[in-house]
Amino acid sequence: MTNIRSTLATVWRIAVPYFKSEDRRMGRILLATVVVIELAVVGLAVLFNRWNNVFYNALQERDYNVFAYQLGYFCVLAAIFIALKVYQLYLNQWLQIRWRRWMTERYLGEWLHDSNHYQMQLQGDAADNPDQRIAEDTQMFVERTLLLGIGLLNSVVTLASFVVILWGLSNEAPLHVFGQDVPIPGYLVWGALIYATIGTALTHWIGSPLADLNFRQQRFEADFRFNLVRARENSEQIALLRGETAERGKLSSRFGLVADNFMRIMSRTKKLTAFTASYSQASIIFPYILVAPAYFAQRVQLGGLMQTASAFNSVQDSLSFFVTAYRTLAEWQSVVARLDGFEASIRNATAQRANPGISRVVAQSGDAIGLDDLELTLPAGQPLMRADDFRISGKQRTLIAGPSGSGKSTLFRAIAGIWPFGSGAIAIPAGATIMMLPQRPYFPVGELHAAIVYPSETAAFSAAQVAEVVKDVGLPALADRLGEHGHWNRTLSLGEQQRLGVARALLHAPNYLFLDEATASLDEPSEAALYRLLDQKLPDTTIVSIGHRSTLNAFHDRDAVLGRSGDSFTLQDKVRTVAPAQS
Ligand SMILES: Nc1ncnc2c1ncn2[C@@H]1O[C@H](COP(=O)(O)OP(=O)(O)OP(=O)(O)O)[C@@H](O)[C@H]1O
Repeated sequence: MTNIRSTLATVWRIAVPYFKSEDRRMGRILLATVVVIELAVVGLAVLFNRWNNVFYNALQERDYNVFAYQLGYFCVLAAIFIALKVYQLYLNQWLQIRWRRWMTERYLGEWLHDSNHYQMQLQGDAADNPDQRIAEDTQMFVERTLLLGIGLLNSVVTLASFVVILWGLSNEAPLHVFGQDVPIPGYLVWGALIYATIGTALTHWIGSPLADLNFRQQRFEADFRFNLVRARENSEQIALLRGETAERGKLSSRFGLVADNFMRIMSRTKKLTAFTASYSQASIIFPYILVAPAYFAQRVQLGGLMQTASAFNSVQDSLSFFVTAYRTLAEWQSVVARLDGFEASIRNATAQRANPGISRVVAQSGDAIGLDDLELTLPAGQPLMRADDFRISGKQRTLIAGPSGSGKSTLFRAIAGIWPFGSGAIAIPAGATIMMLPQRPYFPVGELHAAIVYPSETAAFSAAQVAEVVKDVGLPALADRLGEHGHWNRTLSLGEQQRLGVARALLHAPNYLFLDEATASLDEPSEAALYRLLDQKLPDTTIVSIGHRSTLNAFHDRDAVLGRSGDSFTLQDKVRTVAPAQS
């Protein structure tokens, strides 16, 4: 019960914002129309039920005129019913797509707000596969919520209408046992109630593990898909390493989890279907068993019997809403749990960013980035590196070295403001622009021009400007292909990608440029040429590099090193033994 209540509270929290959003007018109109149509459908069902009485009586009495009239009447009701059903579905789908669009936009906005997406990854697997949350779960949530909500409404209204009818019919056709009338007011209603309660309780008992199994199924499916995508993205590496067998083993074992869980779902669904199918078959004859004695005792006519059976089925159907919707409910519960987890993970990431261990402050004076009493830790809290009273100033070019894993890249992440774990302060000059160039620059799939100027809009730089920097970085052949579409991370060599990374930096001309082994795939003369180019084109930019080659010394006038001290590393200046060579 608490479970159902907390699921409903979560559904409310996830669903309501749309109906208060800027699209609320249309959303509410569509929802209201769908609800009104549903009520009209129930109204029609009541008319159909009455029709049963008159129609079957006409048949029993061989009254052709009434029979013909009732056929015509049926056609009118059926035509209205068809029109209502068609528009109900159409408007329901219209509401679904508007609602889903709004939710998708909202999730995309929150997931891609600042570095939320990265923070969520750092938090662990609380929000595994956000792509599945945004693409699949929102679709399922909207669809299932409407399906179940409208279904529930139908059941409640049907129940209310038919309970009244069934109560009246109970009086017309009293319970007849062994030739005696047994005066139980509304016995047909009680019969339906007991029947449906037993059915619901048994369904819940048999089907309750399904919610959890479905939740896991979605997760295993998503993991399997994710690993397939990873294999596709790294296909070259896998081919070069002859990793196909390993990859196949890994994928097979992931699919093994999918299949094993599916077998459990199958076995549970089999039991549930055996029960629900028997239950619904039994419901067809159950009302006849209740009313037949009265019919054979001639206390009720055929029309009354047929109307009772149909009313009983309607009441029983609506009371058994839970039985028939169980599978959908179980899936819906998993979708709600996943979206809830996703929203919680976004909230955590936002809170984490709002209260980072490391404070990013505006530098009080000068144009230096300052690291004060800074300690970076790993997500689990182990100390990683320290830096205190360390300034990166002016037009200085600083080269940072240190052993692998000493926290060089993490220091860059902290300066960029995306690494929240640790303490101390990073002071950034007011209005300073910072750009990070990693070893593997990211290029969105699409036009080369757009890929180079990313994350700016294509129009921010003219084709001539882009062509010029592309030539400057030594890729004249690409300057003619700016309009070409491609998956540049896959088709260009790493060295070419690094040259384009530098081209991107030249276009954006940041105040601070951090190069994390951003030229490490190039040969030394090419690397030297790129550094000379940066010097020449970005004379006012402060450059900080991470690199291991001694030849980089020539392009930097300050050396810093992350040296081991105790259980972590400390960033310190290193005195040069050889003066920097002239570039
Ligand atoms: N998201 C993360 N979760 C847990 N540990 C992490 C995470 N990111 C980095 N680390 C750990 O932090 C340590 C420092 O990583 P970092 O990438 O900063 O090293 P680095 O000095 O740049 O190394 P290299 O010279 O090899 O590039 C490593 O031991 C790494 O495993």
